[in-house]
Amino acid sequence: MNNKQKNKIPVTIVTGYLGSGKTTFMNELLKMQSEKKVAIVVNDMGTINIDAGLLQNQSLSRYPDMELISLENGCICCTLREQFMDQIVELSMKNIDAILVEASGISDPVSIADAFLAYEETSENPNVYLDTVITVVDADRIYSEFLEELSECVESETDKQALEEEENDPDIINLIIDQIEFCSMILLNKCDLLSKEQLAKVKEIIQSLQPEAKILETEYAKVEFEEIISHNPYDYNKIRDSSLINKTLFEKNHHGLEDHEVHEEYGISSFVYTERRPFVYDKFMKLLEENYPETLIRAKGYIWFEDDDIHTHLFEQAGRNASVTEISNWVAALPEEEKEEVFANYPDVLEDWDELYGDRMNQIVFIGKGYSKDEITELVNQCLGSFFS
Ligand SMILES: Nc1nc2c(ncn2[C@@H]2O[C@H](COP(=O)(O)OP(=O)(O)OP(=O)(O)O)[C@@H](O)[C@H]2O)c(=O)[nH]1
Repeated sequence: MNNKQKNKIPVTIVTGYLGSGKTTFMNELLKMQSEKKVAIVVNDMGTINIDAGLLQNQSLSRYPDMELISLENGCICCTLREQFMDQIVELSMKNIDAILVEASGISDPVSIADAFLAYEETSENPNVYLDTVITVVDADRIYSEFLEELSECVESETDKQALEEEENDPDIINLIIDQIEFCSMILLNKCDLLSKEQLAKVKEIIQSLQPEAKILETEYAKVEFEEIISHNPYDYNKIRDSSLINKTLFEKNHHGLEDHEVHEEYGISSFVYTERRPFVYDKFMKLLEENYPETLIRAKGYIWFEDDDIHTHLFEQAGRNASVTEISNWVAALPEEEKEEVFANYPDVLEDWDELYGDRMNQIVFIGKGYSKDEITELVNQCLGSFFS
């Protein structure tokens, strides 16, 4: 244990998409209440997560002294951020062994960790520290989203219904992946639904997305208390830099635009596609809808469309879902004065600056298994506008 952490209360943040087993996990943790004094903070989105109430009823009837705080009608990663930190500070004054925070299923773990680390930095002598960010992952879902043989998976009727309702929402899979990319521990739950071989494939995918995360395989989220407390502070920079997406982008930035090396880990490889010429919107959407290679697990990047010189678009794909969203303006499209301001504040922008196009370019990280980089590049090149080719 780091000396600075000695005698401080570890805080564990539990994330995981709806239905992954977070409530089951929290109930498991409640059973440990007799050995350890654990305070629990539950973020209830109101209409989305009704389990907080259930947890409260069960816990208070069994452990009347337990600290259980419910933060409702908002998300602790944004609207309830301040209240959340106030609660943590209040709990840190009490005689407890650990604080566990169940984030809502749609929380962004990075923002929660941000809030926490900002508090640690600005407080003189905080009595708490962020120990672990745990993501509860539905192993069965990862298998069916990213690997074939879907029919062999056993799903409960509730899960099936939830999956059908969500099928058209690409943001969900992106969120699941984000939650994996930024956590320090994975509770790989619902292992009972997969065979050993299927489980090994799921682990490969998770390890390649975030190699630093410790993976605990569970059925009905059964774990020992000591397993989930690392007694070391969550290392934000290490976790961020070790995610495959960031590692690949970092290497590209490090070696310049011309470097298109394939980065390989656990049989899963990634590369950065970089192209100065813009895409034709319809051609790119057609590729996503009709011709997207199944060998690609994940992609993320910035897109320039031929008929829009103003806006940067974010392209994200995870499993069978893909989305293209307008996110900001190209710096090159800003009025001269604002442009100068950006250059002064972010000189890095100038490193890849092109005389003709400025910062406009297509830059996508592709992650997959068993694909051919040349074929993917060729496929994506077909979306380029003919005017420029
Ligand atoms: N087969 C199987 N089912 C599980 C396991 N863990 C949880 N479940 C079931 O999965 C469903 C969802 O579990 P929850 O614990 O409610 O999931 P959650 O993440 O809290 O879901 P939300 O409350 O919607 O956020 C329930 O029907 C659980 O009984 C597991 O390891 N194996």
